[in-house]
Amino acid sequence: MTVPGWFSEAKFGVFIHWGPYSVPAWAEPTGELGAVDPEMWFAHNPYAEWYWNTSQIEGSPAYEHHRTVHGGRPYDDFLDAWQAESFDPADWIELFARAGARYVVATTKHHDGVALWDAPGTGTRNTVHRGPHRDLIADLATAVRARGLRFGAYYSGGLDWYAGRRAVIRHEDLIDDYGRPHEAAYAAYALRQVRDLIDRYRPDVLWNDIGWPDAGMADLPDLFAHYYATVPEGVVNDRWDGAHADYLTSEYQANRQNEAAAHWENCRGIGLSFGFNRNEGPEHLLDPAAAVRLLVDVVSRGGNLLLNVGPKADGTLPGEQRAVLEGIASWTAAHAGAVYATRPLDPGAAMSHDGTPWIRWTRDDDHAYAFLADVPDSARGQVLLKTGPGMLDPATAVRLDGRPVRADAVPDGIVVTSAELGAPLPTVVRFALTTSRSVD
Ligand SMILES: C[C@@H]1N[C@H](CNC(=O)c2cc3ccccc3[nH]2)[C@@H](O)[C@H](O)[C@@H]1O
Repeated sequence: MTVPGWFSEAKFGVFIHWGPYSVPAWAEPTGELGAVDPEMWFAHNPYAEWYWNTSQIEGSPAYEHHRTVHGGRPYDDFLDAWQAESFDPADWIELFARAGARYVVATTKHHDGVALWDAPGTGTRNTVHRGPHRDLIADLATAVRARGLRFGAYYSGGLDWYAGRRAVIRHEDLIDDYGRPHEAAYAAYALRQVRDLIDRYRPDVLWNDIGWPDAGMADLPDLFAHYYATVPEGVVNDRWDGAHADYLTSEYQANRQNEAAAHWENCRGIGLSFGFNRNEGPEHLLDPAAAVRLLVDVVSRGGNLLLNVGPKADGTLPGEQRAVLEGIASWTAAHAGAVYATRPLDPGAAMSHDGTPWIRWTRDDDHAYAFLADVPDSARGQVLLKTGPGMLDPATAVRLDGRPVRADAVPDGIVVTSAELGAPLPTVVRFALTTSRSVD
């Protein structure tokens, strides 16, 4: 499993889930994938992009909502109601870039089968001919690349409730693998669309979801060969039913075991959903400090964070999601050097800590970076960093935000003394790695 340097150095990407589901923008903020009882998941799905499915499960709150608020109207009415009248891709991408994102992955076709480009086989059921009346993928790819970021394409190969089997998924145990379409006609349909995405937009990341139809598995070696020939620095994720993976993925708290891989990426929403969910309040969203600590934790373990935004149907980003990205941007402005072009510090050399204080580490060739947060008042601004003996030179300690810091060697590490280490936003202290010790 290898990836081009740009991907492993990128550390942070922004995911975009935008579609007809952004019109109702309605789900129950039940909980995080991996932490919700599977018995509950489908009828109380917190993923607002699953509205088509959830709203067809009799008795579910979404079913009632769709009946009472939307009169049980056909789902495709939402495609026509989706106007994107305020969509300004350059504004989105400027915010993502300021937040430190190095790549952007956008849904080109989600499980509802609605394409955000003039996809082959879709007739007029796409955003070029209906709703926004725009090639949203071209708009986004152009804006992303104009800002110097990489552009990735999300494609739901494993589920397509329109072109594939339409089984409403009520419960995992009752449906053979989600009611996924596996037949040859759908496989040819999906293959043609992914090849079209490659040829039109040359996505830097080919981000497939759910899996790939059984009848199409034999097509994949040629598809990947075509992809890499077209995009030599392209990267393919792991959701192709085992056919291939340049890196592994986890999602919220699901499949965290994949984070032991050499190259991996955790994806999640800023809240509990990928599509915008009007029912989410501050209590359901990461705040800026939590988002920064998630990014630091992922990077300290060698991964990338793909953090999702769910735009509104009008093309604006929800204010509370903008605020989180602004918060990440202001922290990243002073601390980028400790995040990008770094790698994990040998776990044996330093003790990260999930408790109080919160401690994480990264390193580059010459320095180690200690990320400190939640230092209790009782510690009077002191933190013991249990580093390997002689690993760091305490005399070289510098706080990246310029505030004063003192570091003293003690028998089992280094004691750092500095003000305001108790904040939720991490403080970063840089140390020179002594040449006397190889730490990995
Ligand atoms: C990004 C997210 N993916 C969901 C489907 N998830 C999976 O198919 C999946 C999760 C996962 C985690 C680790 C390894 C494989 C995985 N597949 C979709 O159902 C959601 O709507 C959203 O698009």
